[in-house]
Amino acid sequence: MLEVTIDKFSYPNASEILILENLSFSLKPGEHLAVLGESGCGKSTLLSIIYGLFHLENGEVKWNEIKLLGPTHKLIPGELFMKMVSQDLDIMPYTSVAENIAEHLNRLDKISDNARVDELLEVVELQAFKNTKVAHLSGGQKQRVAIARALAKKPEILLLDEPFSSIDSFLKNKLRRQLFNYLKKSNIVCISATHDSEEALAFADNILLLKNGKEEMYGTPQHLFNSFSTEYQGGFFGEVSVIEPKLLPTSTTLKSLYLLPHQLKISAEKTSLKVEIQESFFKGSHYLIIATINSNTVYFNNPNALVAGEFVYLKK
Ligand SMILES: Nc1ncnc2c1ncn2[C@@H]1O[C@H](COP(=O)(O)OP(=O)(O)OP(=O)(O)O)[C@@H](O)[C@H]1O
Repeated sequence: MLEVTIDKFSYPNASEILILENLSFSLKPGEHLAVLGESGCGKSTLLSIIYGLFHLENGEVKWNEIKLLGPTHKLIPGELFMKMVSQDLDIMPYTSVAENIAEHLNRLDKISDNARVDELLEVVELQAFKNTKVAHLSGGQKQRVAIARALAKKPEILLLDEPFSSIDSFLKNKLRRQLFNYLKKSNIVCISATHDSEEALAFADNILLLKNGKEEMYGTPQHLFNSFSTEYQGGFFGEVSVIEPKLLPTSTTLKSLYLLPHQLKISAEKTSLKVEIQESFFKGSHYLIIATINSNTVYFNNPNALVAGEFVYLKK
């Protein structure tokens, strides 16, 4: 089990600024935690601390009940059983994709090494590029080589910092399914830092939502999606309408309601939520409608585009 406790962390060159505070979570083999949060909230810092790149004075990282020694105790930071794929890709540009992966294998048995390279190429969908020089690959293909390299020696923990940022959305979905299934099947603990809530919702067992280095929400994807209660929290899942409770029949005691576009629809009867249509955006399966009430913006989904300037009534 991986256990992470960070009471507080500041970078040594800016010790007066707290970057992370009061974080505590654990992961069993095969579990996947997605760390979600706005730019600069501390996602990469958290991964780097777990990996052992920064000394953690106030807190600890334990793997199977043994405290991991940080960089002050180790000549080369990091642990053999843990790999991190960050935005600075650890790849060798002037050798082939297969060589890049094989470099991390034992290299005692050519046949089994070759089979392992093929297995990993399949996970990251790079079979066709096995003998291509890495320097000749696109940014997204290089990211996939870095993931395969990190997996080569079967780590027990894999840390992924925005691993799919350069990969097009068609391939991204397939790749994410393959990679996260592979990690689960291989009992590898995974922590991924991402801005992409779709990825966190679909593939993580738990999500840690950070704000200014602190835990904003923690729980299963279903829990986060169904119980957010601020604009920041909801904003990771879509456009948020902030609505006064008196405009909708509800039992909430909150000062405002925070609703995603799929939670509002047009009502054939009059309601207190009468909005003026501003714009319609085609989203493929529906239109996202932007409307206003007084000076507040309201977002809802509708099967058709609506005419700007018209008024409609909305309900939950
Ligand atoms: N080496 C460093 N020294 C001092 N401050 C740093 C250092 N690295 C990062 N920071 C600061 O720590 C904070 C958190 O940065 P971090 O990179 O962890 O955020 P992030 O959530 O991963 O952001 P992004 O999503 O943009 O990658 C930021 O305010 C950043 O400026």
